[in-house]
Amino acid sequence: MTKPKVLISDKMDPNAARIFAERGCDVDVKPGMTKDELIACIGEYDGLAIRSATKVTADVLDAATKLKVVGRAGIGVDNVDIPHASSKGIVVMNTPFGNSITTAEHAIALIMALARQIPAADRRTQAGEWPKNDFMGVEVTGKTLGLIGAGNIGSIVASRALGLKMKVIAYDPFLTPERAVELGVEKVDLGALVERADFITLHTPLTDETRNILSRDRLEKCKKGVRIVNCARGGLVDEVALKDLLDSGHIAGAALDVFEVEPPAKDHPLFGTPNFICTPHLGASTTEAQVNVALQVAEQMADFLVNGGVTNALNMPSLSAEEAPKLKPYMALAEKLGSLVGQLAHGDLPKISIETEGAAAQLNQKPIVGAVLAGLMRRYSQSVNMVNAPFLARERGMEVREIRNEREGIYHTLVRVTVETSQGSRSVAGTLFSNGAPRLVEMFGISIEADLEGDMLYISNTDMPGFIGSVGAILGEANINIGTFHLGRREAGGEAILLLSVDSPVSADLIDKICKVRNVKRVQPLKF
Ligand SMILES: NC(=O)c1ccc[n+]([C@@H]2O[C@H](COP(=O)([O-])OP(=O)(O)OC[C@H]3O[C@@H](n4cnc5c(N)ncnc54)[C@H](O)[C@@H]3O)[C@@H](O)[C@H]2O)c1
Ligand SMILES: O=C(O)CC[C@@H](O)C(=O)O
Repeated sequence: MTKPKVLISDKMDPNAARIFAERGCDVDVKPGMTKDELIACIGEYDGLAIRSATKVTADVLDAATKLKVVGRAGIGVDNVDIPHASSKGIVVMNTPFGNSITTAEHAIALIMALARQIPAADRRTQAGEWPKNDFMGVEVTGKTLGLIGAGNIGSIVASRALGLKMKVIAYDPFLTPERAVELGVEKVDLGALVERADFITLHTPLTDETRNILSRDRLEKCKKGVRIVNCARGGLVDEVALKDLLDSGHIAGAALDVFEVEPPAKDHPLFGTPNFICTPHLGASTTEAQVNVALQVAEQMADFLVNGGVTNALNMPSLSAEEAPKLKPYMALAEKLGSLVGQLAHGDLPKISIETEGAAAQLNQKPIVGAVLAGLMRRYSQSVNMVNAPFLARERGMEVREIRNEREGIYHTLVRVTVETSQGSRSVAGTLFSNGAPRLVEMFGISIEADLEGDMLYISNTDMPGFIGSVGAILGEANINIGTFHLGRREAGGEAILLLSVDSPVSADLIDKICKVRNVKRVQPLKF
């Protein structure tokens, strides 16, 4: 088997390359490539490991014909076009915890640096001055810290700030009252936060809701003498308003680790402003954090490329190492059932329901649902997989329902897929043998057992003597060997189904011929 090939395109701790190699991947390390260089070579790779410098834009992804996974050694994925990656079936992963402590410590360091104006005092002292009277600082003890965003990093900042005897108030619409109590912070709205905080620190992602969250208007409403720290993302704070309000003295100090445009222009308006401190996006830059994120991203990506395990993916459900072996046979079954209804159903499919029963209902449903959709969506495009299938289903306005029934029916475990078609609802179901082999057990309410494998022929007819012989004779005359033969019927003389596996594809002429056999309603070649 050929090894998956991974490109590390940013400066990354060497542990990443070591882990990739140890886990069975070929790895190239090429930091600092231009976009054109990246586009020229990305077609060779199955995996791309990045930090923040590589911009994984739509044109890079379009050139990435083999790419299966982009792994971000870090948290923010704003340098990856995730919707485009999803539409191309490429998994995007990050390492959500590896650099949280380090970044929280950087925020605390900047709070302390602002409180005591350490960078300016250092600069002037080293320049030969002794400006003892110019640097009157403030204590942080007893001061109010306003936290905007109380997720992984925000909550670590809160615990450190409480240790420094600050009072912490937090604005985060997703922070529950219970979690606020657990963190020892007071949950407030944004208006109250800006009015009360002596220091404000931002720890949200950059989204449509958070962009410019500290706008000019909000900055003007801040308590006079506030000090502001942003170690999250550029674009959260209005940089021009920040400059004006630092100049006017309304804001006493500001520290930015991140900028709206990185690197910022040499003549950025904030540069040279008294009481302004900045660092070049160093939030995650400690030895510990870089080892953590490098190890983690390489482990996650190699696990995905080599074993199919999915951890910390942003565009598909996770699949832990323990779950993966249990879920894999279900995903194979689910994909076959999805593919079967997808090949047989006519017209648009506005609704699909995926029902699990018995053992299947006790598992993580997301990968099962994703696999059904991947099988089904292949009727529209061969390049569908579990990543882009839910996205394509949404795009087509398909309503997806999940139903779990933990009680066993006649099968120990069952997956049923039902689609609404223009001719009413159509349903197929399958189970797993104890060795994990998938087996179709029901089609359109008729019991029928079959392996869905290779080239097959579906024939629906009215049950009558001699029918099987007629079909067998047509295939035999055309030298098409029948591998397996499965029959099911609603009742004697009623609606019947024949599923055949054939050793070679059946031509359109032959299908026409079978269609003409008496009482045949439909003949459809299938491929699995
Ligand atoms: N400077 C750096 O080098 C560096 C390093 C690591 C992370 N980061 C950035 O730090 C940020 C936070 O990372 P994290 O790991 O804590 O993320 P997280 O997802 O754990 O936390 C983000 C928090 O923001 C909250 N939030 C979302 N929308 C909000 C809104 N409109 N108003 C207020 N809160 C909102 C969420 O509820 C969540 O609790 C991210 O942008 C990440 O990219 C920067
Ligand atoms: O890789 C870095 O140095 C920055 C990482 C940081 O911005 C993140 O979001 O994790």
